[in-house]
Amino acid sequence: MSWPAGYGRRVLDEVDSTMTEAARVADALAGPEWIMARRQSAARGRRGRPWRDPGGNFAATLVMRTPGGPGQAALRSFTTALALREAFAALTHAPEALALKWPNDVLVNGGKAAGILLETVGARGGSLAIGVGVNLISAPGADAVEPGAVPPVSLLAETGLRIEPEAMLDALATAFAAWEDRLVTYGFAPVRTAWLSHAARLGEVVTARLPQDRIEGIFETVDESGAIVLKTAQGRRAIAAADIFF
Ligand SMILES: O=C(O)CCCC[C@@H]1SC[C@@H]2NC(=O)N[C@@H]21
Repeated sequence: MSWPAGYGRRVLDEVDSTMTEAARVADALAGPEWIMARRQSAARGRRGRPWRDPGGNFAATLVMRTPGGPGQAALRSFTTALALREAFAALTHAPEALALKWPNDVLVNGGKAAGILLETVGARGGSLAIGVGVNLISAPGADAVEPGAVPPVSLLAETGLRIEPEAMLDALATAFAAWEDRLVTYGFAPVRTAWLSHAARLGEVVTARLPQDRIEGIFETVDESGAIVLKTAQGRRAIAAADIFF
């Protein structure tokens, strides 16, 4: 097992949500810590959606303090997705099956195999909780997601490999630490370049769904702040937060 220096590691048999646990412990931690749970009874996804965690899949949250403001913290969407992609590639030996969907989904053969959730936690929101869920052995049915969303898939179904949660944690934590070092040392530029090199549907028409709006356009790039840039009939639009539909 390889484990990055300076990162703590805790494995729980069961918890409500590793995000909630992260919020409970954030202020008491001396350094970054990964909290993994074998089962969650109240896991949550982005935009308050529930996240199904029947056991056997991967669920963990990294709690850390991040230098810079909220905009800098949000860039961990990209480093986490890149780290997760690397962990998948190392464990499955199938890098060609992997792609990244803005802002932070990792696709396997075009299906959603993992989700990433960022929340600020701790006193005065001083820490960041990065939650990662991976469908290792099971995924919800296509009826569990909005019409038009990429279908959920599991790594087992897509690759035939049964990966243990502990192996995923080791691979992810190691890859994340390297991307975190790059981000802190060199800034967002190399992260952005690497993320774009694996982006799904770059140069193709996508739809960004916002709470009150839908914007269709060609996915041109991701800008220096991490916003997705679409070339629309009305001109270029940089969108900071949305769900993207292909
Ligand atoms: O909606 C998404 O795509 C994000 C899903 C994030 C799920 C993970 S599982 C570990 C952590 N604990 C939670 O309650 N949610 C995140």
